Amino acid sequence: MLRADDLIFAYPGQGQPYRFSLAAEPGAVTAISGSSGSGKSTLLDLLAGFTQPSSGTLALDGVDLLPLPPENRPVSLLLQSDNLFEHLSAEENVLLGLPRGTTKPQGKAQALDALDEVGLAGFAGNVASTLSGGQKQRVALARTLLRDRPVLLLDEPFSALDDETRGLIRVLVGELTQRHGWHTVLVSHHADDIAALASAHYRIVDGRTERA
Ligand SMILES: Nc1ncnc2c1ncn2[C@@H]1O[C@H](COP(=O)(O)OP(=O)(O)OP(=O)(O)O)[C@@H](O)[C@H]1O
Repeated sequence: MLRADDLIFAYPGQGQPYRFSLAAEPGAVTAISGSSGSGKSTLLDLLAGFTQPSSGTLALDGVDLLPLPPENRPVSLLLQSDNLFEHLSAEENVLLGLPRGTTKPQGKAQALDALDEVGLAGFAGNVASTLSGGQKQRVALARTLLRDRPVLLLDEPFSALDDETRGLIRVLVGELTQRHGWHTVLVSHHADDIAALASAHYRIVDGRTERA
């Protein structure tokens, strides 16, 4: 279980600080909603380690994450768009998720398996700039598979997609989360995404997380 308890954070000059708490189960999607500017991305930044709270606790299965810099946290982050290097192929983008110490042939096999798992078998050589929005998100998810980190943070990952693609990628996120036991934290202001995917839901209201 990923647990944040009373994470307190304020940007310089901000009056009332944020106070965030949440619990995210493995193999499940935990949704975060809130109005624009309510602090959703700020919460993800705290979970990812891009910002540090002034107090509070953050732990995965009892292990304190706060001392860890972002690159050492067991966390992957997927944004609305711009997750890929546009001039690299799908396979090269996926290989960026490869843990250090993996041999080249092992890495290639893993990348091809991951592309297969996200429904992109046969797309390994395609340059990212030539892929559709949905295909790009699939490549980014394949990279997450190689990285194999148990916490997946998603910041409005479906927003740039048309309705049909959105539904397909949503299903894929749900399947991957279950299959790999990820603690997936989804920021979305779309009620239908939350209803379709999330087993827990927090709203940010007046700078605080509330169980919805
Ligand atoms: N680096 C920063 N320095 C100062 N204030 C910031 C910084 N980043 C964000 N903020 C402010 O903090 C508040 C919360 O921003 P945040 O991006 O977390 O909101 P959000 O809920 O993700 O919004 P949106 O749905 O519009 O993406 C906003 O008022 C924003 O202007």
